[in-house]
Amino acid sequence: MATKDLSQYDTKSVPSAEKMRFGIVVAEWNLEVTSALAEGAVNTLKKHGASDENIKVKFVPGSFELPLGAQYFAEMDNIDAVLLLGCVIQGETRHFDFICDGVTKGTVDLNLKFNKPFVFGVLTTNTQQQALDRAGGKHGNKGDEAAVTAIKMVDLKQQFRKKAKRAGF
Ligand SMILES: Nc1c(NC[C@H](O)[C@H](O)[C@H](O)CO)[nH]c(=O)[nH]c1=O
Ligand SMILES: CC(=O)[C@@H](O)COP(=O)(O)O
Repeated sequence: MATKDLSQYDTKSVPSAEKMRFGIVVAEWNLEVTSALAEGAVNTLKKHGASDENIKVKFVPGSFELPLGAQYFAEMDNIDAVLLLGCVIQGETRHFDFICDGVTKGTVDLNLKFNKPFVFGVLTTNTQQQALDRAGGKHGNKGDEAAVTAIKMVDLKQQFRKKAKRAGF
């Protein structure tokens, strides 16, 4: 099955991020990969109108800590969405499975707990090359995808809020 190019999208379908405020939590594990994800995410957010002062980046030790780092953003900052960026690469043991499971479930829980977008920008690969291919390589940059997702979900929430206000809720 052909792998989707993570950086290919219809730019016209992406709303303006001008007034949106983003937190980005980045795992330090596999930093060559995760820093490339963060660069792609920041560049894409700015490409669609987000300002430097509305994009805050923080680092955590590993992907397992991404949900807690994201929760700190949600609880201590006036943020519209949080991007969780990490790279988990299969090693010799089942540790990979538990990290991926933990960050995935933690991210889902945050979306529902805070009723705002927490975007899963975590690469879960068999090899480092697969990760590099998805962090600005031949398959694009998952950071770009995470940024577009965050913008669209913030806009969707704003649409529902406007509709509810018009209806008097
Ligand atoms: N092996 C990888 C890790 N491992 C570290 C965990 O994420 C966590 O920091 C540790 O278990 C302490 O709680 N993290 C990654 O992001 N990527 C890996 O490939
Ligand atoms: C995903 C991991 O934790 C992994 O990189 C650690 O490697 P190993 O499973 O060989 O201990």
